[in-house]
Amino acid sequence: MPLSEPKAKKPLSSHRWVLSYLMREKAVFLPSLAALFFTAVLSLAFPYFLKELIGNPTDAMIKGVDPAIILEKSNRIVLMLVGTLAVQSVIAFFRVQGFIRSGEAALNHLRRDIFAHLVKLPIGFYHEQRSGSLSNRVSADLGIVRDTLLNAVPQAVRHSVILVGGLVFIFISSWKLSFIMLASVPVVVLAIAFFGRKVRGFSRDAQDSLAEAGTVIEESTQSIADVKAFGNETFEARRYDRALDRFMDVTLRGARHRAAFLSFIIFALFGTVAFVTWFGARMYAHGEIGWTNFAAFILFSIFVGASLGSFPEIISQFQQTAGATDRLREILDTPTERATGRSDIRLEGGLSFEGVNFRYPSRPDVLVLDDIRFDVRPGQRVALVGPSGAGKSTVFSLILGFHAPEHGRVSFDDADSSDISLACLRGQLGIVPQEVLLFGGSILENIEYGRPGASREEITRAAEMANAHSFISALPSGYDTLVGPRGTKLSGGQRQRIAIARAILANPSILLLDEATSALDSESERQVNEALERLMVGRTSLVIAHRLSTVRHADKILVFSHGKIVESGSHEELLARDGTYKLLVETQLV
Ligand SMILES: Nc1ncnc2c1ncn2[C@@H]1O[C@H](COP(=O)(O)OP(=O)(O)OP(=O)(O)O)[C@@H](O)[C@H]1O
Repeated sequence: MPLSEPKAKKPLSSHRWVLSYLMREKAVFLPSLAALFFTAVLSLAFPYFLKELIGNPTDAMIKGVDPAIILEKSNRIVLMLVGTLAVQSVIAFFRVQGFIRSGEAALNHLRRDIFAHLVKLPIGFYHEQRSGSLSNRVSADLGIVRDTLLNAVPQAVRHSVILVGGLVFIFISSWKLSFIMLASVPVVVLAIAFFGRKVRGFSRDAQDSLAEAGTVIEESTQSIADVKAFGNETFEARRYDRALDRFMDVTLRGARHRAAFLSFIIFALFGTVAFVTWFGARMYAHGEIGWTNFAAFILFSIFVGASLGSFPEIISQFQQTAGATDRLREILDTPTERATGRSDIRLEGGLSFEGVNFRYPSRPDVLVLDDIRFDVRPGQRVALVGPSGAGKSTVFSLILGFHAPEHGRVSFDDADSSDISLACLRGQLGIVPQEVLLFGGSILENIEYGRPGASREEITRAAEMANAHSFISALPSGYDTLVGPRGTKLSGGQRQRIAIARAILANPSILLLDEATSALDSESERQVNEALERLMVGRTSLVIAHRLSTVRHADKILVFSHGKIVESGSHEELLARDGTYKLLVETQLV
C-alpha cells in the first residue's frame, strides 16, 4: 500500500501524539517539566535583580540617599542573585538529565512501535517501497522527532514561561510602553504563520531527497560486488552526487524562506526595542516614568524579545516534526497482515489449489496465476517446473499466505488457508530458498533461527543431518563462527546446508524448496542433495526444480507456463505425452 494513500481519521494531532509517547515516561517527564517550569520562573529573577542593581542606586542618588546604604543594599541584592543562580543550576543539572532520559525513552517506545508494526506489514507493502528508502526515511523522520523531544519541547516550555512572566513584569513597569511594544506582536505572528507553512513543505521535501541519497548508499553497498564487477564505482558516485544535489537544491530553497523570515524577525524585534526605548526615554524626560521602572522595562523587554525571537525556530522545528510524524503515522496506520484464524490446526501435509487466480496489486493488468488447480497428498513430493516468470514462486507466496488468491481457494488438508492463523500456518511450513541469505550473527544463531530456543544439542543434530556439522567443526570458532554480513563468509553450498539445518530444526509438515539454479561443485552438490533427501523424508515437499535428478524422483510434476499448469503427471507420463515437459527436458530447462 503506498504511503501517500489517504488514511482514516487521525484521532490525535501530531503534537498530542508525540506527547502521548512522552507521557509513557511521565514519572520522569512530569517532574522534569515541573523543574523546567520552576527554573524558567527563577530565570526571571535575573532581570529583576539587575533592575534593582541598576535602578535603585540611580533613583537613590537622584533622591540624595547615603551611598553606604546604597552599597549595602547592592551587596544584598547580588547575594540573592548568586543564590538564585546556584539553585537554578542545581535543578538544571537534574532537569536536563530527566529530559534526555524521558525523551530518549519515549523515542525508544516509538522506534519499537514502528519496527513492530513494520515487520507485521504485508509483503505487498514492501514491494511498493524502494529497497532502503523506507529505513532511511524512518530514521530521518525519527531524527526530527528526536530533536523536538530533546531540544524543542524544553525550549518551548522555557521560553513560554519567560515570555508570559516577562510580559507581566513589563506591564507592571509601564503599561503604556508595553502596549506600544505589543503592537508589533501580531505582525510577527502573521509572519510565523506565513513562512512557517512554507518551511514545513520544504523540510518535508528535503527529508525525502536526503532519504533518497541514503538509499543510493544502501543500494550500492549492498550490491558492492556487482558495482565493482561492472566497474560502476564512478557511476554510483555520480548517482549519489545527483541525489545530494537535489537535497541541496530543496534545502537552499527552504533556507531562503527561513533566512528571509529570520531577517524580518530580527529587524521587527530590535526595531521595536529601539523604538520603545526611545519612547521610554521621552517618558522619562517628561517625568512619566521612574528610572527603576524604565530599567525594569528595558531589561524585561530584552528577555521577552529574546524569548519571542527563539519562537520562530521552535515553531519551525514543531512544523518539521508535524511533517515527520505524519509519515511515521502513515506507516503505523497501514493495516498489518491479518491476525485472524485458528491457531490450533495441525497440518497433516495435504495441500490443494482450487481454481486459483492471482495478480500482484502493483501490476493489476497481469494475471500471474490463471485457474491453478492441483492436489498434494501428505508425504508426496511435487516438482514445479517451467520457464522463468511462469508463476512458480508466486505459488509458494500464496502457500505461505504472503498474498491471498483473487479467486479460488488454497487449502491445507480440509481447512481453507484463510481460516488458519498466519503464525500457525507459517510455523508448520519450512522453506529452503534459492539464494540463502544468513543474518550477520554466528552459525549457531543462524541455525537456531529455525526454532528459537532450541538447545545446542538439537542444533548440532540438525547440522549433522544437514551435512553441515563437519565443515562447521573444522572452522576455528566452530558453531560460534560469525558468518559475516548476509553470510558472505560462507560458500553457496555451505549456506544452503545451514538453511537445510534450519529447516530440519523447524521440523515443518510441508517443505517448500526452491532449488538453486547455480551449479555447485559435484562434492558440494552431493552433500546438499543428501541433506535435502533427509529433510524431505516423511513430509510433503514442493520443489521448484531446476535439475532433472530432482524431477525424476518426484511423485508428481506440475508444468507451469504463463501462469497456467499446462501439464501434470510423473516423469515417464509426461515424457510419453510429447508436450511442453518433454521440450523442457530436451532443451535442458529443467
Ligand atoms: N512483487 C511482484 N510484483 C509484481 N509482479 C511480480 C512480483 N513478483 C513476481 N511478479 C511477476 O509475476 C510473474 C511470475 O513470477 P514468479 O516469480 O512467480 O515466476 P517464477 O516462475 O517463479 O520465475 P523464476 O523461476 O524466474 O523465479 C512474473 O511475470 C513476474 O514478473
